Amino acid sequence: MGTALVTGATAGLGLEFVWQLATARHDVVVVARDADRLEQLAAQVRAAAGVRVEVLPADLSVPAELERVAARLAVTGEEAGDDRRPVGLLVNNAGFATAQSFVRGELAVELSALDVMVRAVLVLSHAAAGQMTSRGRGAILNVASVAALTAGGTYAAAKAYVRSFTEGLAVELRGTGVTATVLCPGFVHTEFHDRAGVDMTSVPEIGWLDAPTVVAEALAEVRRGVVISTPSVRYKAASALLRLAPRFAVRAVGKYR
Ligand SMILES: NC(=O)C1=CN([C@@H]2O[C@H](COP(=O)(O)OP(=O)(O)OC[C@H]3O[C@@H](n4cnc5c(N)ncnc54)[C@H](OP(=O)(O)O)[C@@H]3O)[C@@H](O)[C@H]2O)C=CC1
Ligand SMILES: N[C@@H](C=O)C(=O)O
Repeated sequence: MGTALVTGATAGLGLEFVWQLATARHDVVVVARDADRLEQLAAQVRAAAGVRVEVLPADLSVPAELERVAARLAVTGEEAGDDRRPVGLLVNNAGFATAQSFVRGELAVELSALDVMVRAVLVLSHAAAGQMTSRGRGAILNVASVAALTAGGTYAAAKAYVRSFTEGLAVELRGTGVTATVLCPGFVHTEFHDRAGVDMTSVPEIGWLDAPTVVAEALAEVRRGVVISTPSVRYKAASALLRLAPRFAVRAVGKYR
């Protein structure tokens, strides 16, 4: 039990995190841009799971809105006149595919990818780690991707940052009672590819993971204090190959998709 804050809670993996956490009796703070969708989710979760749900709409690419989420994470539960409970699990999940050529694409999209998938992860991890270490318990789960090991433009570079950053955070947090885990899935059936307008019809079903399994495995790994969580045997094998292969071979494959 305790309170979990999930970014990117309106769809895909984030939505699944919210449901699995709520049914395990966690209160949840749900963050995303679409306020209507968040309110609808909150009503459903309250009715079905009977837990507290706080709705915190925020565009994580906007510094002032990101700050509001960081301020929520900083709550320790000891502030006078504030009955909000401290967050014991942060899931930094929000993200999107850039799905464009870096050279010919829009610079604003590349910068927004960095803001949402790098800057927000850093800022929110900082706020959460400070509060959690002061209480001597908590967990941070950052969602990267198997793409972190590929040569796939700004998206892959952002995920490589998340993977490396989380490993470093896990080292720094040793002995504090707080853990850091990075989740590195392969393709998962969510809204991710449709939102980006990416045609994935050439990827066979064997290449796909489903959100309930990915999330259940990730939460189990968080409970065990695992640092790098790669769901499924096939993506564990693919990741091992990507780590062992010479980089020229990885580059030769080109973009991850
Ligand atoms: N699906 C896949 O194949 C894989 C996904 N991942 C990673 O998993 C994570 C979740 O993606 P997935 O569930 O698949 O994608 P979805 O498109 O299904 O969900 C993305 C979520 O992120 C939120 N979001 C996007 N941009 C912002 C923003 N600027 N501010 C706040 N919230 C935002 C969206 O909500 P809203 O629009 O309401 O803001 C939505 O809730 C991402 O980090 C992604 O990179 C990793 C590997 C594979
Ligand atoms: N694995 C996905 C996201 O990271 C993708 O690249 O489509």
